[in-house]
Amino acid sequence: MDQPPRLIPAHALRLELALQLLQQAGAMLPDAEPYTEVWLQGILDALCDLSSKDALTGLVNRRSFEMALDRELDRVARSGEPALLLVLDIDHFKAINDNHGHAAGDQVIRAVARSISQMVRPMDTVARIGGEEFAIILPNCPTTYGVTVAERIRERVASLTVEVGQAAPLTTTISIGGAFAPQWVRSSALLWTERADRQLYRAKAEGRNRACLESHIDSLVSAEEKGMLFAVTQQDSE
Ligand SMILES: Nc1nc2c(ncn2[C@@H]2O[C@H](COP(=O)(O)OP(=O)(O)OP(=O)(O)O)[C@@H](O)[C@H]2O)c(=O)[nH]1
Repeated sequence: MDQPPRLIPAHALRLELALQLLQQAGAMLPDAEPYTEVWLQGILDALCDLSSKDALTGLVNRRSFEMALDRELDRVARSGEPALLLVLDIDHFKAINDNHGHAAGDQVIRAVARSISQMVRPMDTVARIGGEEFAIILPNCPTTYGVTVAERIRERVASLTVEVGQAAPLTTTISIGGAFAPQWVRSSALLWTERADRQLYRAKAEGRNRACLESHIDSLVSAEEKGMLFAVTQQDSE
């Protein structure tokens, strides 16, 4: 017969390193009696936050973003709801660092992150996926709405002013690439990201401070994605 799981007293947990990490990260520690249930839950929540959020902006980090992308692809394949992926990159960001210093660059990244977050719905996932690169997953986003939302974000960032020390406030722009997940098709995170990246590349090449979205979604289902659909159908019928 199976033995019941052996429960250990909370004090037996070795949490020194975890607490040290949270303190170094400036995380809020739970305001409760140490080793009580509430306190332990607070520590676990804080550790989850630390491993899923970007330290500079507080946005979702790359690892969490990739998990969210997989979840969304799964949902789109099952429900057929349209989902949009936007990738956003600050234009000529190197010049901001070079002319105003790395700390000013960091302030610009934080301000852009805040602006982007203010322009989307709570159900959307906003992530920092690289130095000056962000991504947004917009579930259940009507295809006719894609350009509108991308343009709204682009305009908001273009109107932003960032105070950095004594110098005149900085302004900046972003380029945006976007692609809808192919509906009813089991695509891969890599293919979806590559599509959005291609549009970002186009936005940069066409002069920056613009949003380019993939058009004709259905016709752009790649041979690889069709193959994936076929594989799923075959599996299901076995
Ligand atoms: N301040 C700051 N700079 C960063 C960070 N991460 C990356 N960078 C810098 O971001 C710059 C990115 O420059 P590039 O990739 O050349 O792109 P860009 O100058 O934005 O040019 P385009 O994207 O082509 O418009 C590099 O100078 C990196 O050192 C960060 O966390 N903070």
